[in-house]
Amino acid sequence: MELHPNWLRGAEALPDRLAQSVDWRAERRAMYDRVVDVPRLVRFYGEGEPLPHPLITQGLSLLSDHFGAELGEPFRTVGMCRYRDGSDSVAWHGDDIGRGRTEDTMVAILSLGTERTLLLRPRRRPGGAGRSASLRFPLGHGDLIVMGGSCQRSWEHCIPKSARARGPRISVQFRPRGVR
Ligand SMILES: O=C(O)CCC(=O)C(=O)O
Ligand SMILES: [Fe+2]
Repeated sequence: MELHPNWLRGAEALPDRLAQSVDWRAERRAMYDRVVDVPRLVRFYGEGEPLPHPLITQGLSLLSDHFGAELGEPFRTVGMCRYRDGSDSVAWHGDDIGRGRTEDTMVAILSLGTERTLLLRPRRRPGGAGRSASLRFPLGHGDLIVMGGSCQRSWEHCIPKSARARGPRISVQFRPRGVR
């Protein structure tokens, strides 16, 4: 895990720009016997799909240049989440749909707008010891967090609800092919 505070400098207008220009999608999912709203808006850009802002396109290529050697391949997809306020969140999970379940991989997340905290904790193995404390990473505007190696299959992460966060946050996730 690597944290790069202020990886993107300035670009104060970017979160608003993205909030307005992206065709955000509200998703719903089955939970027990009900269908509930996913508590955030999302948009996923597959490989080769035009990205919504030149800074995102630039970010994808800069990150590929910088981490490509370690990763062994470029970042190819861009996922975005919009947390409208502190009541939006993402539950504990690993990005382990696809190759991340079995292979080492890398996911880089650029945080824009209001600061929110990302929590990381080791996954519990069946019969394993009790929960260890989670690690807290407050992510402010322009901060980049990079989760590499076995992080997606041996750890899980979440963005908890926050009573303090009033403004919106957008996260931009850069991932290699086949990781979600
Ligand atoms: O918003 C974030 O920083 C995390 C998003 C996330 O974990 C995901 O989309 O897989
Ligand atoms: Fe994730």
